[in-house]
Amino acid sequence: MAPATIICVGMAGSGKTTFLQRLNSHLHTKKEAPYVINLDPAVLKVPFGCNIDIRDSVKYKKVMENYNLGPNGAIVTSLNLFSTKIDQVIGLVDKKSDKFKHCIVDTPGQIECFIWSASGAIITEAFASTFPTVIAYIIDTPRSSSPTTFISNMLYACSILYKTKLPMIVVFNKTDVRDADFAKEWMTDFEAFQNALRTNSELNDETSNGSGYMASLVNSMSLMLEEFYSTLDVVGCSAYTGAGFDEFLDAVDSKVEEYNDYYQKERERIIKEKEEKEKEAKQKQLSHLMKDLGLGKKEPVDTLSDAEDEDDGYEHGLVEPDINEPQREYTFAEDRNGEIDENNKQVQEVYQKAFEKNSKVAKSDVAETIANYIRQQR
Ligand SMILES: Nc1nc2c(ncn2[C@@H]2O[C@H](COP(=O)(O)OP(=O)(O)OP(=O)(O)O)[C@@H](O)[C@H]2O)c(=O)[nH]1
Repeated sequence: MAPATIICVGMAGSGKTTFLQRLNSHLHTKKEAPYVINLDPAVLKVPFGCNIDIRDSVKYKKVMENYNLGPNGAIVTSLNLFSTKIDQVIGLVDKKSDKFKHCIVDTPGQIECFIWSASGAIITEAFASTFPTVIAYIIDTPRSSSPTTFISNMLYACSILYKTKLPMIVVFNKTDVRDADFAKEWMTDFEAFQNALRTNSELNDETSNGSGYMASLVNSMSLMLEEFYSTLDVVGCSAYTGAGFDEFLDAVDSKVEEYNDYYQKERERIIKEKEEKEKEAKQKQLSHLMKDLGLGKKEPVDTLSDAEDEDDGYEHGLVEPDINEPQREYTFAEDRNGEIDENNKQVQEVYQKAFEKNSKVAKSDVAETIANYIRQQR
């Protein structure tokens, strides 16, 4: 069975690295050592052993110096450089894929550098098209206890889900500081969230009672997000104490199933649709080309030539064949047929048909067609 890839994303300081460190040791104690990848080029120390580390191939400080970039620009550029080798990375993971059940990936703290960059999309896409891939969105629970920060975090999660089109688990981390029950309740009970909005002191003074601008904006957003919540798995974890990690692994299993049943088919459908569109566009271009060459028309081809009125064949650049010259092959030799790919085959067929139509000769031998054409002109 293909290993599940868990891509860990989250706001800076939400605890991604600590979460992965705990997940790594949790899997080790279960004797299911994972394959670990670090994609954060700016991190100084990774507190766990990595199988692949972006810092081994891209030097973040050098990128800053060489390209004259600030911290975020250098992270994006480092990811861009790394993504050019992503097929090799996937190859390495694939080669060892029978030795582990999970591949865990840490991403840069600056979430936007990964999620909204071209390279981030290339990297996630590369994993998702090879392995069942799940996004773990890490949230700092104590910092999301106000309805506004909670909704901002949820909006971000929602945009990531629609951007990556991959199954997502929302992980409320740091439950040793604040339990995640309030967040789970807000996600399932609309009334509970409404109450929190009405009683929140940040959003209300004594008179407004939930009717202020911010409160009504948050209210509308929560309504909009209700449907999105139903697509998520929600888990409360503490990277410090290790609580909730078995529940997280169960959620990964259920999301992998979901990936296999729904997301994979949907991805295949999108890829197929894209390929068909490209094929159609190619075919259109080809018929335009044929039209430009005059090969698709019924009327005879107009040739622009200074020597149009001359009937002497020699003036048209025709020469007597050299009897000493070896006979040329005009079609591919049998053993070269395998080199023609499907597209070329189609192009060849279209040309062949156009040729036959033009010269009114049914035979497919191109050389003979040309000979007939010359005979007719004499
Ligand atoms: N109490 C508590 N603190 C935690 C937990 N997980 C992480 N932290 C703390 O949160 C802070 C940020 O943790 P990191 O793991 O560095 O977070 P990160 O998201 O990887 O950070 P960046 O990569 O810099 O964005 C650190 O001080 C951690 O010690 C947890 O479960 N409980």
